[in-house]
Amino acid sequence: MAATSSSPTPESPQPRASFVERTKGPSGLEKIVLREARGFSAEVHLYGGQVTSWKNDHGDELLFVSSKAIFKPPKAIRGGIPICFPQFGTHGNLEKHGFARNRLWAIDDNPPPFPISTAVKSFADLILKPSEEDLKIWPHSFEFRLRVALGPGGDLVLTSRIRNTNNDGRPFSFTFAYHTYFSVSDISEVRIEGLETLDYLDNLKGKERSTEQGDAIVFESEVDKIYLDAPKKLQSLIMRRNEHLS
Ligand SMILES: O=P(O)(O)OC[C@H]1O[C@@H](O)[C@H](O)[C@@H](O)[C@@H]1O
Repeated sequence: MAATSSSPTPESPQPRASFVERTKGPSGLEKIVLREARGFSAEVHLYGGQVTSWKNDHGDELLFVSSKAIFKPPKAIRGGIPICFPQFGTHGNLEKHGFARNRLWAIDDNPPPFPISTAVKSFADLILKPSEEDLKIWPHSFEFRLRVALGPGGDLVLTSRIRNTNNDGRPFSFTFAYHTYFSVSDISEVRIEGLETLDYLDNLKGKERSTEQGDAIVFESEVDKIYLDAPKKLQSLIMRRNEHLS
């Protein structure tokens, strides 16, 4: 874990150990707990490189993890922030959402220099490299470095750095997502602004393409849509307890 073993540099200050704890979660899977002085916390499992908890300073859980989630390889953990890589959804020949979410990531003890605010003391660096078996199903060598950082104000920042390590320099393409499950106290109060004029593929209608017609997106029944050319930032994502996510 960078947090306990790397040398401090101007780009990468040495966090105090109390901000970062390595422990075990359900079924004995290893996880890293990040804490901040004001009471914010987050947890990231090595399995999947998956954030499975993010709590505010009142101890409220901001992410949803299903009570039926299976914390046992080779099943992906249903909830938190699964990482879809090297394929998002079924947009390719690999298993749905790729294989990164059901691989055991390692702690990256020596991540390359990273621009980071000196105020951020609580972070973990993970790395995923393909196994021989992975290379048979996706013949591209890579290093996927993930930093999960919890800021002093409770903000959670995930940074992914993906490097092509193919010996011959052959390029590859991939699709990727942080497939975040937010915890919502009342779905009827959720409102998303910034997608209302976009085209989308409707997974409930065999990926039929349509254009969003309404105002803000609200949820009255099951919704499973992939928005095309979505903006990098939504205008707002309004939830009851989680309003600070807007
Ligand atoms: O069920 P999975 O494999 O964890 O995927 C979660 C969801 O991923 C979304 O991308 C799909 O559109 C949904 O249909 C799916 O339910």
